[in-house]
Amino acid sequence: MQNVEVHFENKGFLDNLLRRDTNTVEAVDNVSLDIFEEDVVALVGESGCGKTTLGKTAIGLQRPTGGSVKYRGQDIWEARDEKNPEISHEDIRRSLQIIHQDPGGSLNSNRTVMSCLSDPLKRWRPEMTAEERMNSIYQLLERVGMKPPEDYASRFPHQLSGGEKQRVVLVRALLMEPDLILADEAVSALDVSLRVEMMDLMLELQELVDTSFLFISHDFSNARYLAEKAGGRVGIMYLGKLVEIGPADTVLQNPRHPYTKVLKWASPPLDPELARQAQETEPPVREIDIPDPVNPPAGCRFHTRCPEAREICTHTVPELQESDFGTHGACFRLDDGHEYWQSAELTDENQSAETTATSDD
Ligand SMILES: Nc1ncnc2c1ncn2[C@@H]1O[C@H](COP(=O)(O)OP(=O)(O)OP(=O)(O)O)[C@@H](O)[C@H]1O
Repeated sequence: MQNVEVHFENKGFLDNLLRRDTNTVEAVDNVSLDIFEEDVVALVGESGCGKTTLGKTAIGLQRPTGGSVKYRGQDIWEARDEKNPEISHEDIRRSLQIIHQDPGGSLNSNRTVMSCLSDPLKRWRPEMTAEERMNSIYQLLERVGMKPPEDYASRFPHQLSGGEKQRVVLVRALLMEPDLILADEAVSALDVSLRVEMMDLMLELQELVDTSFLFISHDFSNARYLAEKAGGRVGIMYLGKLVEIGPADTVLQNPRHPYTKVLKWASPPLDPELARQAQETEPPVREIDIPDPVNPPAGCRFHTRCPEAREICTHTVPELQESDFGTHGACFRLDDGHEYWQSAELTDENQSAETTATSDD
């Protein structure tokens, strides 16, 4: 993804009728991200920061309003619109799969597991015989622990637990032999013990089918577990921007962006004593409220909440740059020679005057 931007114009029936101005939500703003083969990238951020929109854009389900999204060098949207693209849009769609948060909603309640799983195979792998289809389905069901597979294959979705439904959805994605699976809050609805099991399973199967994962979670601990275990990257999003990205363990041990420090503070360690100590410290943030994405703050979008913000942060947008730990962060503080260090510190008075300024100014 290169300089991807997704802006939604929210214009309702009444707005049209009364010729009122529309609200534009800047769900994703100028994000660039490469996902490699057998890669794992976990995107984390508060609700509404644009994770799902960015994920859907990555797999071609959301058309960006700016920038480009390429699959193996082929622009996804040009492939859809052009007559003879190098890689067909069909191939791209098959290679980029999704697992939703709500597995129940993505399985047809009137069809058996076998029927839910064989349909996409019939469409994408028409050369397979009925027997080959059945064998691959049984094999994968067994692989995700649904034994005996014949029993599970004949059940309807309501005869499965939440964890089992999520496994069926994972199998459905894997049957396509995808290059990338977008797992959007794929484990959030499961019990804590099942979450770890499901994440482990995803990583085990990753090796089997050589796929990559773009894992989305509002929960820092899940993202941390998955990305750390896979040796992948964690990307931190804030109000439509990617503010920090890098190897999971480095980002988590040495967060360089002030917002990553907030997320780390808000997700205490598993050790109850350390967790208690962490909760006794003040949150490293000035304002708890997240600004409105329709009217995001000018400059660095985090400046209204950032304890380190200076005057320059209120009007100049920091770009992602490499930190001394090899991660990338969008904060002036990563550059020792930046004019940020000469810029005036924000006091509560000038802060409240600045927060009225928006990116529309
Ligand atoms: N189709 C749409 N039309 C208008 N606004 C949208 C649309 N989809 C998302 N948005 C807005 O874009 C912003 C980002 O939404 P998105 O769902 O990507 O966030 P998120 O980080 O995935 O949130 P959550 O964790 O709650 O799912 C939100 O302000 C949301 O209201």
